[in-house]
Amino acid sequence: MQKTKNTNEWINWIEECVSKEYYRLYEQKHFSNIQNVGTGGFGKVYRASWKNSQYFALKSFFNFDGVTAKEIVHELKLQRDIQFHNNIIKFYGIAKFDPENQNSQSNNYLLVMEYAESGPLKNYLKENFNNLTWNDKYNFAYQLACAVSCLHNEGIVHRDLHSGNVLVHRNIIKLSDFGLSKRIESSSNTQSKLFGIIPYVDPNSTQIFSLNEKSDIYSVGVLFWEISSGQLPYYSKSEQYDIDLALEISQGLREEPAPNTPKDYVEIYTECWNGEPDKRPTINQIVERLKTIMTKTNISMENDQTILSFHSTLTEELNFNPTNTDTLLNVDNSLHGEMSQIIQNFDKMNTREIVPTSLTNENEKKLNKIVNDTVNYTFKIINEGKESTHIKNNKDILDYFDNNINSQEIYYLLLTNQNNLDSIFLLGYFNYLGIETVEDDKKAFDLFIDASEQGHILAQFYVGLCYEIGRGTVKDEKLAFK
Ligand SMILES: Nc1ncnc2c1ncn2[C@@H]1O[C@H](COP(=O)(O)OP(=O)(O)OP(=O)(O)O)[C@@H](O)[C@H]1O
Repeated sequence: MQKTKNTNEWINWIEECVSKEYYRLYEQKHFSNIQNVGTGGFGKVYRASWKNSQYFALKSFFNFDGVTAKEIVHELKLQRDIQFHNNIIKFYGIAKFDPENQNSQSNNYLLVMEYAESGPLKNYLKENFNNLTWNDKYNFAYQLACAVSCLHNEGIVHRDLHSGNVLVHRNIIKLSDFGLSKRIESSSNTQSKLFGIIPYVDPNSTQIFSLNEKSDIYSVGVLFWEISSGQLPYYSKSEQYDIDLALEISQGLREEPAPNTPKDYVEIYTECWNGEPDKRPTINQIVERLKTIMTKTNISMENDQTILSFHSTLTEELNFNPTNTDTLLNVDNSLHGEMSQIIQNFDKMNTREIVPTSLTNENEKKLNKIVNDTVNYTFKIINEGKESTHIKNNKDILDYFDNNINSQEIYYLLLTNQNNLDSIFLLGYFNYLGIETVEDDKKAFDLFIDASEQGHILAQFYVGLCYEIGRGTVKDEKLAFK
């Protein structure tokens, strides 16, 4: 009786979210070519073509009882908070059908998510390791660290980090599966029901039955080793992972560095899997250390190209002219074609129905340039003091768009292409000022935090501003000037 009541409660929650358009309900009729690509603890995952244009991942659940419904709600809530990170699988909405029996009426919910076409990291490494350079390996490690940093900064512990949950899409890391994730405060000192995969589980936590941020760091260390070696940890063809292995790990067993691994990199993962959790670095320290190594060795950061160009603009004081129409003129018809199609589609859609748009590589570069120029312009007007720290209106930025590119176009492109720090910042800025959308301080603050944690200077300025005036977050003078 109680069980049914709980199930209904969760279902009502989901239904209400859909009816209020917090989550989009995807219609079954637009899905085709559905194929099972994996099975997890709670259900199966399918790849499905949507409107014959792109693939989505559909996550199903074995039994739709109270536990599963709670699991879905839990995952939806977590996904809601971490929507905008490029290294985290995006959640798009919900569908309601049975992928294995499409003619039957089904009350089962499916989660509609971003599809990672290269699948789990462990498969990717198996197939591609020999072609990877240290540049690629560093980038994978860096992107993974950025994803975990996004979670930890949101107060979320993943608790199940292993190379089956870390996915790869077009050489970009996409962290998935928050089934086990918990808010930091609610997970500390609570007993974990699942140990996960032995080599990745913090040996300390298996002793005290708790998994916390430091346990994630332990798993990150093992994953870094895996990225550097291309091997599964403690892998032996003839043996399966067992409790003896867990015991040996808890007594100090660790993998040997793979040949030719840079010393700095070995140091990072060795610290991560230190038996004493307090001696492990935080995820933000790891991000910083990787960034330093990558900058020193001239490795370009896939996530971070905007920071470099942003710095160069500042230091060289480029003659950036806001009324210069170069940016727009350089955007050839193909991008305009894609844009106008997107806009047409948007006109028919509610913004909740937005789906990611795959721009061609070249057009993605052009979009990045527009976004980058816009951010530089914003920086410039702030530097000139045109915009007071307590911004009241968005006239300057709108003037800029009028001369260059329609703000509606850029807003829609931003929504669907959150692929670099400037895009994340700018989407935050649109939400902050209410350009092409209603003012949403919380969303703006979250986006600023996201970009600022990854080193975006202007985002850091706005995070400080939000703390100073208490927009999208609680007022905090200390954090404002940090
Ligand atoms: N978004 C996705 N894109 C592509 N493949 C995916 C995606 N999500 C999951 N998969 C595939 O489906 C498999 C099962 O995923 P799922 O998240 O259900 O479970 P799991 O993480 O393997 O296990 P558990 O839920 O028990 O931790 C993954 O190992 C992966 O191969």
